[in-house]
Amino acid sequence: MHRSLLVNLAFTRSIHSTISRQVPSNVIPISKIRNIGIIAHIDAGKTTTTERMLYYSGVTSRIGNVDQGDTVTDYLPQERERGITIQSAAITIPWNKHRINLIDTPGHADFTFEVIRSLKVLDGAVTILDSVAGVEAQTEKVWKQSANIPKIIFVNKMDREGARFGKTCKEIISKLGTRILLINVPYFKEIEGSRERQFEGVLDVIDQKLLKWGPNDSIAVEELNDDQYEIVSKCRESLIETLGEIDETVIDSFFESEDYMKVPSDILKKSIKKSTLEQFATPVLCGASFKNIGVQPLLDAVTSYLPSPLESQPDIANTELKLTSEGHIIANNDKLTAALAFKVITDPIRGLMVFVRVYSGKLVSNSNIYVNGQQIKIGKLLIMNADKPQEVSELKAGNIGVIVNDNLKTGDTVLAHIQKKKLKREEVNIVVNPIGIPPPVFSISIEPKTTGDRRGVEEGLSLMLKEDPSLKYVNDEETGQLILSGMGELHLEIAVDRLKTLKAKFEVGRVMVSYKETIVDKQLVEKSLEDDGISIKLSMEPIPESKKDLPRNKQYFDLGDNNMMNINHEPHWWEEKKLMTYTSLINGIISGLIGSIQRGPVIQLPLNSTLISIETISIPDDFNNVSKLIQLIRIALIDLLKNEQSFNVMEPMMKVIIDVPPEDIGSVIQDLTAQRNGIISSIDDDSGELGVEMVKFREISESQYLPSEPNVESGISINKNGSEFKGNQTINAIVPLKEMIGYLPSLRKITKGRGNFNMEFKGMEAVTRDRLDDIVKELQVF
Ligand SMILES: Nc1nc2c(ncn2[C@@H]2O[C@H](COP(=O)(O)OP(=O)(O)OP(=O)(O)O)[C@@H](O)[C@H]2O)c(=O)[nH]1
Repeated sequence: MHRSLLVNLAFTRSIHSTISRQVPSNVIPISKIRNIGIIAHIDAGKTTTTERMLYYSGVTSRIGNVDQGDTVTDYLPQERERGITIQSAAITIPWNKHRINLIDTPGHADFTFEVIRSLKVLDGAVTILDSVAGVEAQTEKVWKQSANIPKIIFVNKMDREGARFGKTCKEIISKLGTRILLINVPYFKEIEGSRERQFEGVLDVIDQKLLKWGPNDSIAVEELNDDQYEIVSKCRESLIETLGEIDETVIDSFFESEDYMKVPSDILKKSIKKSTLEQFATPVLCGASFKNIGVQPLLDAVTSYLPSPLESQPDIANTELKLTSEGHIIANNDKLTAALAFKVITDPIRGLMVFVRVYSGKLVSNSNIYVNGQQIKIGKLLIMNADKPQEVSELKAGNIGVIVNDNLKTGDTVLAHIQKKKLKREEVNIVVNPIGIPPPVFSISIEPKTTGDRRGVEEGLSLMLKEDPSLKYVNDEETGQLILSGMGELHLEIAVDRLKTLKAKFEVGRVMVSYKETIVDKQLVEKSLEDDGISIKLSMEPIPESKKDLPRNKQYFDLGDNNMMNINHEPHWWEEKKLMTYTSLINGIISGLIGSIQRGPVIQLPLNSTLISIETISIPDDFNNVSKLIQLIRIALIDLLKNEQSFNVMEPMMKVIIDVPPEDIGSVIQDLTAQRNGIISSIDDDSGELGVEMVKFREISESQYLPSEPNVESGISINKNGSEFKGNQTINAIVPLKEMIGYLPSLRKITKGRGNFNMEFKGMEAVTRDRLDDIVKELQVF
């Protein structure tokens, strides 16, 4: 007999949201805040899941749809047109008396920087997988990047043909290298007269119930039948055995009855949280967001198993902040408010909206803050509900919110005194979680239509750089061109669209790979200005592959593009001369050098991966003309750059991962090797078998119970018509970036729309003579 309890979710939704709205946002205790991200491969269903979360929490009154372009989180017009996420939206979801600050991050590799930036401020994450594709390349990458934060996994799209929960779980263990904790497992309804079974709900392993989703937001909570009891019992056995490895409470509780089904849910929940926070194992849930199945248990899992800011250990290396034994983040100096600006977006009405994570103290509206050593006054503070802001008077430690101010940019550390006093000189220089920016590898020329348009274009570009520091632009004085560089074709395409919306009028050149020049062997030059009695000795050499191999006892200054500078003189040598501070001297030299390394001797491209050393500076005792000295350094460098034979051209190489149906694998490889100068590193069969490198997890996977899969016979997925459903195979290759321009349409053509690829920057590589000739020809047309 089934006891069926119909719960109307519209009702549940309104309870959750009423509770949360009655509590003013800043009154929600920090223990009930969850700063989490959603990360996954492109198209796994992040935006679709987020939309359901917003709906079920009562934030929205209807469900937005990616395919119809009316979602809340993808609110840029470009996102809605393309059905993809570009900017990480920060939204606040009330759930179960908690506040979930959620960052929806883009899955496309061109926007990796957005992901890295968001990860810095998160305490936990939900990883969404497509149950047909399993663990995809971008997920593996982001999983590694987010190694320091606890995560839960949602196996989405369980309604699709070829969905494989068990196989996906195996891949979680083998590819992501984690133990799994099954929180719920899929339930399939039989269809009369068909071998196929339809996904309808989940078996709740913790509370031992069957949850079935029906029409009109209804959910039926049923008791388990004998078969389901058997499945849940096995899942509990595996869960309790895994948890028992690090938690004796669970084992003790089991021995009281020696029955896996009798271990109380609250003991299990506590233990799952402990295991998750220690990253000993990862809770796994399943559902089909598009069909509105499984999202509420996911929200419950976020509040139950992911950490509050008090329980998290965010990446605070290289900062003046520290963790207390209870896990609180505080400034070494307890009077300090410290926050990180992790994202800047432009709002047509409010101006620049700067998203910050507050680490210690609190930010107060209409008060003074310090940014890059400067004191600035801020106005309003906001928290976000998708693109709808709510004004608050203060933002306490642990929170994510918005400062409305034009003077901040992404990556800035925001500091203040808790009692609004002035900060001391040494406190002003504290830096929180600096974000490393990867090198942009694609460029386009931007040509303003008239001289009058140039200013508008330049202003637009500067604004965009504040929002997105992974874009870069160079003003080429000789050609008068503005060169905009970014992480990929899509990144630049979106940037150009954005520039157009800023009312700038311009023409765009075609997409170009960012080639660079570098020095091959060390060169030395000596120069002097006899009338002034000053002389200098300067050298340039290739930078070691790892910056860790640079001689230790020197101080290095960054010139951008993997170029560095050092000066052999100690600060006190200069300070004694009392002409200007050592920092100003260094800044003067750096800006002179940066200007001079934008054109190499081979084909006038910017230099990359060089180390410039100012070996000696000799000046008379009565010397007082610092600008002459900086000018001399520049002259010396320009002289050194005349030596063309010592330089070569470099091109960006990419690690490419391509998912293709097995029948197209030959043609894709042929195209990569014969047409695109690619080198194949490996071909992985996507069968879900464990990889050799993951042997250490084999034991875990074998003891892990995985429910049997419907629509699968003898380990093979079966289509509706009973024939074999074949998954994709993965090709790993190294390919010059140039050959990857416009690759997607070509891949889609070869694979009849079923192939997909992902690539990431591997490094710059020196080119051969033949390749150099091609590049020269290519640049002539540009
Ligand atoms: N069948 C099925 N389709 C789904 C499900 N969830 C999402 N989709 C579809 O999958 C496609 C991608 O969904 P999105 O939510 O845009 O995926 P995303 O991960 O946000 O993608 P990016 O923003 O581009 O990274 C859309 O066509 C969705 O309708 C699901 O549970 N079942």
